[in-house]
Amino acid sequence: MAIGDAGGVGPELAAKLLADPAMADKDVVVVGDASVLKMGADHAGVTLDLPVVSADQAGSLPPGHVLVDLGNIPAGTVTLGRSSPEAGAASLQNFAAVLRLARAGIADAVMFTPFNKHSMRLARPAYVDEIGFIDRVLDTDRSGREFNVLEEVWNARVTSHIPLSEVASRMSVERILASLRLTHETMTGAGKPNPRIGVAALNPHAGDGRNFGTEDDDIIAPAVAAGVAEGIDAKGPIPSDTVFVRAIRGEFDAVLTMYHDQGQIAMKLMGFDRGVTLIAGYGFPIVTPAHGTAFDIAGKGKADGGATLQAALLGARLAALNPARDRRTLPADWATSGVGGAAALVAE
Ligand SMILES: NC(=O)C1=CN([C@@H]2O[C@H](COP(=O)(O)OP(=O)(O)OC[C@H]3O[C@@H](n4cnc5c(N)ncnc54)[C@H](O)[C@@H]3O)[C@@H](O)[C@H]2O)C=CC1
Ligand SMILES: NCC(=O)COP(=O)(O)O
Repeated sequence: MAIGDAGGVGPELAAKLLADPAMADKDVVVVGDASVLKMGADHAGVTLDLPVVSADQAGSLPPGHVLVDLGNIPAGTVTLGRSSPEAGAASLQNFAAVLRLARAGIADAVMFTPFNKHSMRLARPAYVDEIGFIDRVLDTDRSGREFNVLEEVWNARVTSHIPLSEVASRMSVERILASLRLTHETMTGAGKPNPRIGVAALNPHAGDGRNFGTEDDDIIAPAVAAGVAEGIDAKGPIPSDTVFVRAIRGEFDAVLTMYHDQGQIAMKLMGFDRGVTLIAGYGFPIVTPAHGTAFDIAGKGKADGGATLQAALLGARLAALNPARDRRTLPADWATSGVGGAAALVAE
């Protein structure tokens, strides 16, 4: 688990999670600054007692909970409730390190408490969100996709962190078909085989006979037909004001939306305190609560830990389906390939 943005609720949520009895039997490698985790524990009102190892310590990690202290953002320098390049750089270092633990087969799943994308961008202007950074750290061009997960329904999206004004121009049959395939594969791999996917329309009333836009007829409908021809159980375009209603009535296991908030609003209304974001496509699950850094309540001990716990449990459940090979032994070149390499990536 990477500790999220030090100025937000991430440290508090990480501490709360570690103190949760539901995590007592889980092996958790926490990566971040020890003083920030202590600050989070103080905010959360919990006491943590876990072994601390330094970043360049090769060898075996103890079972249970352990903190890898990167010493990258002393708590005394943190301004709560504000984005900063320092917090962004530390977040990216923490994230790169846990990604490399997973790539090395040491961790089965990756989790992070909320990052702040503005902080991250202040530190690394090249990346607008986590996806490009994951590709860089893992040397892939997989461009994984984000899912929002509630037990009763999953939400995948065709476009994500882009301006709303660009959504229509970024839609294509190929892109929607790729999202359908990844939704089908990811949910099947997660123990929900052959998911029934409702595909949201872009325009009001799915265009209403081309009255309100042509994308539903010209792009979404052919993409759904192509998915169905491949054996994917997809239906749409379905007017987006009712597609989630139909899902929670039991018609769909997942909804594919065209843009970020088309799904997020529905999902957060249904389960703000238990929503999980799953980033799929990298061979191991990457999970985080669906809510963000909550700068307005950072440091106040008010952050609800429900979504963070659900993220951890989902990560553990998915990881159990595909366990890592070489658990808990750091690679010999960890100092340079692991955290050292991660720090260099952030500085480059
Ligand atoms: N898991 C992650 O890494 C996520 C990161 N973000 C990032 O977080 C930053 C802030 O995003 P916003 O849109 O402002 O959303 P936000 O989720 O941080 O805050 C929205 C509202 O929800 C409340 N809230 C959030 N989490 C809460 C919790 N655990 N308990 C009680 N109340 C909570 C906040 O106090 C605020 O009023 C952005 O940089 C965004 O990119 C957003 C979503 C997920
Ligand atoms: N990429 C994780 C994350 O930030 C999830 O939140 P969202 O911005 O996609 O809503």
